[in-house]
Amino acid sequence: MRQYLDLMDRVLATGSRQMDRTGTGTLSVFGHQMRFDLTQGFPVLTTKKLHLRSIIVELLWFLRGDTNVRWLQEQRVSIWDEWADEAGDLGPVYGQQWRDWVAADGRHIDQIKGLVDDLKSNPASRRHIVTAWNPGDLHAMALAPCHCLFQCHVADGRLSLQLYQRSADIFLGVPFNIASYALLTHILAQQSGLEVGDFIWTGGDCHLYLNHLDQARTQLARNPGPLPRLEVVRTPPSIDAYTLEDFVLTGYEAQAHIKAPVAI
Ligand SMILES: Nc1nc(=O)c2c([nH]1)NC[C@@H]1CN(c3ccc(C(=O)N[C@@H](CCC(=O)O)C(=O)O)cc3)CN21
Ligand SMILES: O=c1ccn([C@H]2C[C@H](O)[C@@H](COP(=O)(O)O)O2)c(=O)[nH]1
Repeated sequence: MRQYLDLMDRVLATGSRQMDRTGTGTLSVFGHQMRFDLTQGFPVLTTKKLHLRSIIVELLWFLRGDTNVRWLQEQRVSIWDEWADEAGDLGPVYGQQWRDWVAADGRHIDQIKGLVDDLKSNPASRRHIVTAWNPGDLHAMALAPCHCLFQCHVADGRLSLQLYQRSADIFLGVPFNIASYALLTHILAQQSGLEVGDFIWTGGDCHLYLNHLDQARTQLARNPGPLPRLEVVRTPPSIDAYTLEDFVLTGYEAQAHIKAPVAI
């Protein structure tokens, strides 16, 4: 994950000091891209132990079309708790927009099912896009989508995926986002009968919160190790049928976890 350390290094060396919505303050650069060849291993940090279970469960929660934290909490994942209301609701966030976008004419659009159908029937299409950025719904969301749009691309029997992330918390959010979309690429490829290709991460406002700078330097002083491999041990009948047990990560050897406070 040299690519990730390079991003951290770039922000520490050249980032502008900015005040932000949370009142924490950041060092920030605008515009950055990283490419991960998924045939060469699964892109999860080795310079800090990541909790892959939280990442898998969060992705399955998006795919369920769920926008309430109760199901996450039942699986002992608490990463969305700070943003939920008393009923556990987050408003029409990712799950709703991915699986049940309500169009102006009243139609309900399942973008994920549409994507899998189109990958199978028209792989060469240049329109394999899923967007969570629904301007008409932003006011009702607990947090505007950060990973707001992705596009898939098929070439030589391989599925590649590019994500546009408008706002990127490099220390806490980005490691989750990279692993999550790499996982989604594996799932989409399996459901479409394709091999995996590249995952490309494109970031807008890429920032390190000022209370993450020491943690970032600690991580930069560590040497990255070889990437683990992801095995999807079963081929579920549809994109709706995946469970936590379907994913096995082999050879994940990471250095000690580094704690950091999340900006709310
Ligand atoms: N400031 C901020 N950064 C984010 O990354 C972020 C938000 N807000 N708001 C919404 C979601 C929630 N996400 C989060 C929230 C918390 C952690 C976090 O605390 N991670 C810990 C371990 C948590 C666990 O696995 O239980 C870590 O050390 O990675 C990660 C992503 C990503 N998003
Ligand atoms: O998946 C996610 C979700 C959120 N983030 C980060 C990026 C920002 O630090 C905050 C969102 O604040 P905004 O003021 O709405 O930009 O959360 C992330 O990195 N990844």
